[in-house]
Amino acid sequence: MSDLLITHVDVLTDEGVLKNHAIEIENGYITTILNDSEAIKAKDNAKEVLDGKGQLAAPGLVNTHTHIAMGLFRNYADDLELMEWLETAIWPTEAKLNDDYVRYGTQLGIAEMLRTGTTTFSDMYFFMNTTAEVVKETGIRSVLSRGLAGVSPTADQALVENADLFRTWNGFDNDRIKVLLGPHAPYTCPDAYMEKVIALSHELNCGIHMHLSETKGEVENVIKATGKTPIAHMHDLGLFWNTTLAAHCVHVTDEDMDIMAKNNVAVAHNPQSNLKLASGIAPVPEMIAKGITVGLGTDGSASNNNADMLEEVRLAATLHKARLYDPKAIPAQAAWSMGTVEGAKALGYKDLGVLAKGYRADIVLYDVSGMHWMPRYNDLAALVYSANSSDANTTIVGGKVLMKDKELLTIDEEKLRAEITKAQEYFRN
Ligand SMILES: CSC[C@H]1O[C@@H](n2cnc3c(O)ncnc32)[C@H](O)[C@@H]1O
Ligand SMILES: [Zn+2]
Repeated sequence: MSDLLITHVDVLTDEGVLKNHAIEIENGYITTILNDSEAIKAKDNAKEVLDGKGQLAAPGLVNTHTHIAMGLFRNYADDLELMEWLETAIWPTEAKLNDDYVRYGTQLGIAEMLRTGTTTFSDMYFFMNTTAEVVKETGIRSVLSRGLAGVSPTADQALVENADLFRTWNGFDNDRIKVLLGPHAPYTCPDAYMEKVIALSHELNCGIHMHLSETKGEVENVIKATGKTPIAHMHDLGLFWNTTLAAHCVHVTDEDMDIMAKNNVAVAHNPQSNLKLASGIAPVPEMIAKGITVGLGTDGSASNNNADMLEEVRLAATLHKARLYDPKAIPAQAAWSMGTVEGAKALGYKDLGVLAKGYRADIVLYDVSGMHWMPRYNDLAALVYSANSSDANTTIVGGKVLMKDKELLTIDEEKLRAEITKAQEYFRN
């Protein structure tokens, strides 16, 4: 008996689009992709049938780097470069956060992601046990890290909290939740603190999620202090012994990229945030040519200013073309893969991000009835270059339907609106 059968749907696979097919799902995985006549028989064997007529099934998008509760600070402080933005606006305001605000900020971000086709996110923030509870309740998939800053008065307590988060949540619900350690960045994590983080990663056998080489200033300061780039310095400290997810990597050298390729350091490329904070453009085609796994991220909605991954896919496909004067720098397929299967790999999922037998059933059904979907020469190009993220109509994670016909089934949006309005008053003052 299958748990769910999606019928009469066009299915985006690695081999092209299968028109009018069905997807059979059992225990959270895709078991078969069937043609229409096979699907008629499979219907009798399904606990639930979802009619996908007029829709395109595609893998859910994977947001490899965000601070999801920062949706609370959307349009709060704009048009500043990173350090001024953090020091004058964001950090003083984050000092007023508590569990409740992180709960509502996280719900807000998850609602936005499910509505725009994202089914997995990788988060680094505070009050992460609350984030984990919201992830559990809402049904989305996530990789969580407690942000760690060695310069903070609660630096050691934060390490304890990250370890507790790992012990409590890592592996939850067949890896619907995974946990990493989250040292924030070289400028907030002095060497002595990084040594504690690395020791903890060995003790727990846990991977790392860290901002690295985001701005020119960061790189210059690390070179001034150590004689090495942030990547070379972290490598020499021993950070890259396990899996590492490095956010940004805008200012990396050829030698840095060799270190990253050799040591399995995956990159979360955040084009929108890098543009808005005037950080620069990461050399993504060069990284891919070196064999580095590159996924995409939105970063927080205070620097983006949304959590819409389809925008990142489109930017990844277009930005590097212009930078290199090369229309093939990142072709549509490569941008889509970065937003899905490559992002999944960066987060350690080997069976996520493709619609095929044996893969996790994280699926988005896009309504293709809009005029901007016509004509239909190439559905992959349509997703990358012309779709609206609001075309996402139904969102499924691990075989569970979390949004059906644009209605979120696990989030009370009316209550959430009221809570976010209250939060706005609180943070404004
Ligand atoms: C310690 S939890 C995460 C920490 O990161 C801050 N943050 C948000 N966006 C960025 C970015 O682009 N670079 C560096 N740090 C960032 C966030 O406000 C939290 O304080
Ligand atoms: Zn970030």
